[in-house]
Amino acid sequence: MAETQKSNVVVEVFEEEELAVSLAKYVADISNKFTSERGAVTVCLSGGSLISNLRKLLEPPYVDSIEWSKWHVFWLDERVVPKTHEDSNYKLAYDGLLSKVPVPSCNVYAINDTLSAEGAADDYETRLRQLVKNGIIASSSVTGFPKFDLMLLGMGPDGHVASLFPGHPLVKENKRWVTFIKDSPKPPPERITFTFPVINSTAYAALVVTGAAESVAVHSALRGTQNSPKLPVAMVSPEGELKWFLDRDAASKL
Ligand SMILES: O=C1O[C@H](COP(=O)(O)O)[C@@H](O)[C@H](O)[C@H]1O
Repeated sequence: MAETQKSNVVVEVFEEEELAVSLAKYVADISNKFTSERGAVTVCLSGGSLISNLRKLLEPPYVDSIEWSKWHVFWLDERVVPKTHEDSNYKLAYDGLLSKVPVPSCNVYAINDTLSAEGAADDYETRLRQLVKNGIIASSSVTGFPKFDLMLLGMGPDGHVASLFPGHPLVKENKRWVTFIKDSPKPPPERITFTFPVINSTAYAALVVTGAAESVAVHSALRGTQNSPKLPVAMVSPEGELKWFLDRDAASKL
């Protein structure tokens, strides 16, 4: 079942295995579009359940059709822990995806895990600015913020995306590209995160949401009235296209 909301937003509901196949096809198609058009594709990953939902990328025909050597991989958010730590979004993606495909290690932009939260956010933003100057990351002519080719977002049951949590002042940050949080309601408390102006400058965004625990936030984001408080997930409104990938449980309250 597919449903179109605003002209650039599509909501689709899948059976579990079907979701993973459709997501792999979506990622492969966008990857092929950008690698043939500009010789590179910038892909931003989240942590959490997203990585296992990307599992079909590791299987034919997707694994063979993608030009992995042209991937540049970033994180929408990261926990301020060593890269070997169980809470690290880098480790999750490395173990579940990146160690199994030939993305050059120099194209994998993990955070500097020797720095404080403030330092790591500053350092990541400085590296992004350099990559925009070098033309690896595009720049939005509309917003002036970096325009990544593809962002793959998950959502927590409270409606958070990246490390932007409901009611937290960081959701209003409109100058920084990357910022930090030291009081994340979900452990671990120290994280860095892309801000909404960066998220909303992307060319393509996928919101991949599975499980009944997420159904209330999904309903609020897609059916909420103007009077209901806006969850972070409802603030995802990219310049480009947004596609929701929902399983039946996550869509059960729609
Ligand atoms: O803490 C985080 O949570 C969200 C959602 O995770 P999920 O397991 O409910 O899908 C994730 O997107 C984010 O990257 C992560 O740091």
